[in-house]
Amino acid sequence: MTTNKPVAVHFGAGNIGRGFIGAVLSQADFHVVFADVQEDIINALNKEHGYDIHLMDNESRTERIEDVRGVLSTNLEEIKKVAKEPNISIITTAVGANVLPKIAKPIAQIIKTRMADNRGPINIIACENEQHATTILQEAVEKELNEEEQKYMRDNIGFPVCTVDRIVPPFEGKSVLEVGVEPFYEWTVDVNSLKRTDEDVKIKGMDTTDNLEAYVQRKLFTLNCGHAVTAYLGFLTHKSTILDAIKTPFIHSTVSKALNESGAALVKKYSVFNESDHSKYIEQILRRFANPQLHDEVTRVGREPLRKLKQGDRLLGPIEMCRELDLPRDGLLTGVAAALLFSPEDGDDEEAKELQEKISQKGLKDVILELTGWKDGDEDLDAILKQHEKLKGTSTN
Ligand SMILES: NC(=O)C1=CN([C@@H]2O[C@H](COP(=O)(O)OP(=O)(O)OC[C@H]3O[C@@H](n4cnc5c(N)ncnc54)[C@H](O)[C@@H]3O)[C@@H](O)[C@H]2O)C=CC1
Ligand SMILES: O=P(O)(O)OC[C@H]1O[C@](O)(CO)[C@@H](O)[C@@H]1O
Repeated sequence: MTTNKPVAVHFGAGNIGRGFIGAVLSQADFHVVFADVQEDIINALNKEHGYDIHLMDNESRTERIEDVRGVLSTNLEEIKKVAKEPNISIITTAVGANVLPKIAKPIAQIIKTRMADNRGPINIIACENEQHATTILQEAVEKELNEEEQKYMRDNIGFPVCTVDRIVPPFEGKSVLEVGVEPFYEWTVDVNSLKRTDEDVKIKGMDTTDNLEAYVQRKLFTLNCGHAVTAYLGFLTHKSTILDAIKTPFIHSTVSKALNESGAALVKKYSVFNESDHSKYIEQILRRFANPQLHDEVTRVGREPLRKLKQGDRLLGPIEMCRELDLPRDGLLTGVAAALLFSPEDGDDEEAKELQEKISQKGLKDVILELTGWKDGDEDLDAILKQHEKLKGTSTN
């Protein structure tokens, strides 16, 4: 099936895929091909060719996304057929940062086919909560190509890093494709590494910046940081949703404190931000967490704590920045202490299990030293240990 419209191939037809990136591209008049591993989703996309998005705020509204189809990302023959579409100009992903290496093969297949067909430039953008997600994907794809293909890739494929912000929790609708989203969204892409394409359209809903690192860190160290601290403190105090957690005064004040600490560091580090605008940005985020229409489980937002406790990610990233700039960080350190106590009972979260196993085998202090790279005796290590002890008491109350 070919179309005269520009074509976007989007890997991951999950919450962000259908509720944000695929939807923005469709509304910007792209024909969107979703590639996923879930057959029921792919079959539904190929049957319905559209789906409803519910905007979750005080007055509920519905938008219809049209002109979409699906393909199994594991079926390389079908991927090859998609790659032959003449009007592809963008490939995006929202599969989860840990899954990126798994989609390197089908993406490499698209690049090989385009090279064989002598096609021009396109852009590939990984839309994940990870600072350098597109670069991780680029390196994984490169490994699937020979030297000649790698040269074609360097000349013709742009790999811009981006940041994506929209809260899209799982949603129970009439069809498996329906999705419930908050009205807010922000998608910002590094203009310096975008390639000019044949379909050189400005995509409505996709902003560009030449200061991407600042925006990636602003989002990860504010929205994701605050969300994670809310989730971990909510978990410890037996709250099931982010809404219930953020309504709790001690959680609201701790999250607010952590965000003001990361904010002070961001404003000091990047001249594009200023104190007054950043305060408004924090207030807006706290209001988004308190959206009464969103049913967002603390276990979803806290999922995969080891990824969230990586250096440079939403908790240790702002702490490192505060350390470098000699700024207070007590709220952020409390967030880390709470993350180290995250152990959902259903046992579905492999990383949460691994974290707790590590702590019981190696001891809490050594796990913190391993995660942070700090030396024994570090003042922040002591602060985390103290907070951990205190919070452990909270969780048993
Ligand atoms: N849900 C949210 O509010 C937000 C999520 N994000 C990020 O977006 C990414 C996706 O998150 P969600 O949409 O929430 O997750 P999700 O679990 O709803 O969607 C992920 C999708 O990827 C698919 N997938 C898994 N392996 C695949 C493969 N090999 N090939 C193709 N598709 C594959 C899954 O079947 C699923 O449909 C994550 O990196 C997340 O951190 C970013 C901003 C907001
Ligand atoms: O998707 P992750 O990285 O596991 O973290 C959950 C976070 O991502 C979001 O889904 C969207 O930014 C937030 O709801 C939350 O901060």
